[in-house]
Amino acid sequence: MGKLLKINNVGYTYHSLDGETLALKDISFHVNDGEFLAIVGPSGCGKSTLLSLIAGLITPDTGDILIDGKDLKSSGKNIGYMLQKDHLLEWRSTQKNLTLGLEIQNKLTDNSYICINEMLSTYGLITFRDSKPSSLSGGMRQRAALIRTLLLEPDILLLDEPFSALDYQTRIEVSDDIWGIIRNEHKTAILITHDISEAMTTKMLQFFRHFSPFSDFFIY
Ligand SMILES: Nc1ncnc2c1ncn2[C@@H]1O[C@H](COP(=O)(O)OP(=O)(O)OP(=O)(O)O)[C@@H](O)[C@H]1O
Repeated sequence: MGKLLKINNVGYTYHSLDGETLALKDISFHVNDGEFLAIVGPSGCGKSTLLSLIAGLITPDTGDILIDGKDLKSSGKNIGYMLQKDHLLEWRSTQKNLTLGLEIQNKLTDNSYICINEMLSTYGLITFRDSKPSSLSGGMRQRAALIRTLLLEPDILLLDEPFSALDYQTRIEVSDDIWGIIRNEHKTAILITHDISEAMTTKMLQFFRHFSPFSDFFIY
């Protein structure tokens, strides 16, 4: 497994009218191709900031982020971002929610529909293809949101506490599902959570990586 993502001595500070907030300082780690990394830390330790940096939504003040040895923007790699809320649109069917990202990127083709139908079948949503999101269970909604993200063929998948809105029992079931889907689709993924049990129940922990000297978060 090669090193797909390298974070080298990254730091980031927010500037606002109230002053400066140091969110990340001197963070370094790497993620291998096909690896699943879980980052666990308390609220406010900088997890979301880290994902925003990897997604290219903000740029680091110090250090650099390399994908396949290249700068994030010139790497040509796709980053998928799955947020805490599924953000499924109630006025669109499940299928039409899945096509949304492709539509926005002008990539929706006849082939996309074949692919969508296959994924809906594989992941137990085919009978809900024309249903509105409100008729899906919490777990189904998360699966639909993940499929929507995967259809954009991300090279790296970022998951921001994807199970936090679910009750404990559903979370265990859904995390197993999501883990299965990511493995099945051979994705490299980074999950952030404040809840170590979320990382543990997903069975996503492959091995302990290191404790960040910066502050509060553990990287597994
Ligand atoms: N837009 C912003 N402007 C100013 N400070 C911010 C901004 N966003 C985050 N921060 C601060 O940066 C620090 C890191 O925040 P961040 O959201 O990355 O942490 P987090 O670990 O993801 O927390 P949570 O789990 O609560 O989302 C916190 O002190 C937070 O208050």
